[in-house]
Amino acid sequence: MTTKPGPRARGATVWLTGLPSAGKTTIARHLGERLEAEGRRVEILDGDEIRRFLSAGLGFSRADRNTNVQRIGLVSEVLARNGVLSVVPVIAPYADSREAVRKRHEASATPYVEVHVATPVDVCSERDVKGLYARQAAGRLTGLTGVDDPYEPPADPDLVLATQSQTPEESADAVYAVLAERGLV
Ligand SMILES: Nc1ncnc2c1ncn2[C@@H]1O[C@H](COP(=O)(O)OS(=O)(=O)O)[C@@H](OP(=O)(O)O)[C@H]1O
Ligand SMILES: Nc1ncnc2c1ncn2[C@@H]1O[C@H](COP(=O)(O)OP(=O)(O)O)[C@@H](O)[C@H]1O
Repeated sequence: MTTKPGPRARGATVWLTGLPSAGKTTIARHLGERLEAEGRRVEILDGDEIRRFLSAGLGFSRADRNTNVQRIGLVSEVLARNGVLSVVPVIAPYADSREAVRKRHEASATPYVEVHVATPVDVCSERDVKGLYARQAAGRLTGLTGVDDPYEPPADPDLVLATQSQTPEESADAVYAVLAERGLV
């Protein structure tokens, strides 16, 4: 039997940061399905979809990535403050912009969970879900995060996932366990 949360169920932002093909989207989907099955309100703020609408026109310069991350951080904080579990599979390569998002959440006492999907770049490049690593290697793409563009790993994340030695279900369960420890599920 699943118990429906009361009207005062606490929301949270779960930010999954990591390289392209690290597993962010896959983990977000598994986690989202589990939380929805338990009756929680869940939103997955998918980076690609956001870039088609809310961040249309932005590229991958440092400034544009920061703008993108701040916009997503704002939307996620509003959702989370209103009881939604907001799951954010977005690269967010720069420590200062992730820190600004964390501060935005702290300012409203809204729970914020930072997960580093720490898949090594050679594994990501083998997975190459969208063919970006191959395009970069062929000289048809520059500025690929983790290859010829920076990725600043989180200094003090709430969780680090080594997805190269886990199934997606195991990774999602590890995130769920952090939410449970914090009393958010
Ligand atoms: N140059 C370059 N570097 C990184 N990623 C690239 C690039 N060009 C396109 N893409 C695709 O765009 C997705 C990343 O968008 P994000 O909004 O998550 O990135 S960021 O936080 O603004 O850096 C990212 O999605 P994921 O693969 O799901 O991470 C890529 O598919
Ligand atoms: N433990 C794991 N967690 C997440 N994805 C995994 C894991 N193990 C293997 N994978 C695979 O890695 C790929 C990750 O792709 P995706 O989730 O789209 O990455 P990202 O959103 O970070 O770009 C998928 O094909 C997925 O099945």
